[in-house]
Amino acid sequence: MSEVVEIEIVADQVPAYALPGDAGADLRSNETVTVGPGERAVIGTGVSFVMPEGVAAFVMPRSGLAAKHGITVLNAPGTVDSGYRGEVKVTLLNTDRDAAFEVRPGDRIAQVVFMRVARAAFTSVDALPESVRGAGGFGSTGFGAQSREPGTPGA
Ligand SMILES: O=c1ccn([C@H]2C[C@H](O)[C@@H](COP(=O)(O)OP(=O)(O)OP(=O)(O)O)O2)c(=O)[nH]1
Ligand SMILES: [Mg+2]
Repeated sequence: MSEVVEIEIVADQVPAYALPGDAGADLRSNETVTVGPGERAVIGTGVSFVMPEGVAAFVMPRSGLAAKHGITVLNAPGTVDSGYRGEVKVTLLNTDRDAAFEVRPGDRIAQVVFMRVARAAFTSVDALPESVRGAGGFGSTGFGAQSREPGTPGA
């Protein structure tokens, strides 16, 4: 079973996990909004909560809305800091070129995932230790079925 974190919440509609084993609890809109084609909207959920320190919440898109309607969370994953006491909001983007997307109160517009997060203690250094990857990135291992060592010709 997954780790359970205790969350104190103020909400008209408490986020709920649709099925056992789900990682994301669905967030519901508390407003009526029309998101036009290519437009975005910041939508309230009426939810605010307190997380234990060391835990953060991430606002994620729902795959069904993405696949069926072209709806995503613009800043996905939206980061909710443990010190945040305001209303969790969802910035939806309608990527559909033609159809407006209608949101009504109670509609499940996104999902929230809770995770333990690390905070960095930064130490400035002059050079970094070597690694196999080095500075290779952005497709350096190739795109086809055959994987290649970073930096080899044709990769
Ligand atoms: O999808 C999101 C993302 C963020 N937030 C809230 C909680 C988060 O703690 C706060 C700040 O978010 P973020 O750090 O991503 O935004 P910022 O543009 O850096 O604002 P700030 O200067 O307030 O940190 O806004 C949401 O409600 N929904
Ligand atoms: Mg910030």
